[in-house]
Amino acid sequence: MFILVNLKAYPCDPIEVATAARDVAEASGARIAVSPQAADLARVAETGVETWAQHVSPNEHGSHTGSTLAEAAADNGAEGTLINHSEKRLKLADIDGSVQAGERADLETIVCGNNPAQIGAAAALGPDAVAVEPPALIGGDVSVATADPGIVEDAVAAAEAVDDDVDVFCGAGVSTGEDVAAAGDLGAAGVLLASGVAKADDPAAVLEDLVSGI
Ligand SMILES: O=C(CO)COP(=O)(O)O
Repeated sequence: MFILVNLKAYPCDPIEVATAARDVAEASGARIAVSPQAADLARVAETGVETWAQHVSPNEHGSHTGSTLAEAAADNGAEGTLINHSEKRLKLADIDGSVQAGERADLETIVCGNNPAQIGAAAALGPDAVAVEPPALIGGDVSVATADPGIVEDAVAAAEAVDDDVDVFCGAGVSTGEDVAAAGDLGAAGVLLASGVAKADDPAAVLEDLVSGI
């Protein structure tokens, strides 16, 4: 199980979380990545933790003020990128363009969707993985795997029907090792989470608990 911690725009210290994630990953052998604000990619990557962008733009080099170029994310240490997070929704053509931009820059790609139908559509665009995150459960304290196990199973089936090379992740409300284990039991290859770590008083303790569920 891959554990991807999305720091969103939470007011946490990205270096404290990155350092804790690196240490817990090294001690446990678990795969843990941290996805900070674009402006923090380089200093998070310098800690040695696997670092992901929260978004990349669909465009290439050129006159695109305000874009997050996939190449720039990669040059600053990103190894992968989220695309179409529920809080950063894109048009279909732009999701496709961002997947291609990620591939061009050698970034691993995870396309997010709200429900199994979107997950099937996302899988058809050929990312490395897709992630189902029901918006109503994001930021809550009940894990998607407990609140709506069927949505995870249906997302796994939807992706598999399109392309069984595309891994399926789930997220929303994940904060414990039990949540990680439940997600794995439903067929997820990993979890996306944010508030459980970014808002924690002791992010290292939460990360240690999370890997206990792998
Ligand atoms: O959106 C999420 C991860 O990308 C999930 O957020 P929470 O873990 O805060 O529910």
